[in-house]
Amino acid sequence: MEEIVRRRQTEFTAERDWERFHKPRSLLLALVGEVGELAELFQWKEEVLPGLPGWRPQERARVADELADVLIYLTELAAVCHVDLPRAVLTKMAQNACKYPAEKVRGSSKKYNEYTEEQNAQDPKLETQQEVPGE
Ligand SMILES: Nc1ccn([C@H]2C[C@H](O)[C@@H](COP(=O)(O)OP(=O)(O)OP(=O)(O)O)O2)c(=O)n1
Repeated sequence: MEEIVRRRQTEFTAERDWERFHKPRSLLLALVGEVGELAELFQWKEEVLPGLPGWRPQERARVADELADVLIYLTELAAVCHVDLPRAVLTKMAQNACKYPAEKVRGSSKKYNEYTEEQNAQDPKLETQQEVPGE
């Protein structure tokens, strides 16, 4: 999927002689702009449930459209930054799994450092031990 998007977008950019515009900073701003357009579709609504129940087909199509724009710019931004995006994503997901062990965090939405703080409060010795390597 990433490869198809990256290739097609590279062609799209080259055919228009747009490489000079598609530099990292501009692509980042374009990406943020599209995230903003996506956010605009959700703003001022009450909590939105999965599947977007009650949304009109036109609104759903806009969501798909904006998500596509976000993915296109994200993919091209990674490419011009020479980041292997699929590899970076898999590495990050492995790190996430270590940081949030399922047996420890199941059913809770706390951030990982809140668990550490809680652990330190229960056992102050842990805090002292963790401060030593930074000396
Ligand atoms: N210089 C550009 C302009 C457009 N696109 C591509 C990537 C996006 O998928 C889409 C963005 O097009 P627009 O800037 O026209 O933005 P929208 O499609 O969101 O249109 P609008 O702003 O009217 O909602 O087109 C691109 O790669 N480089």
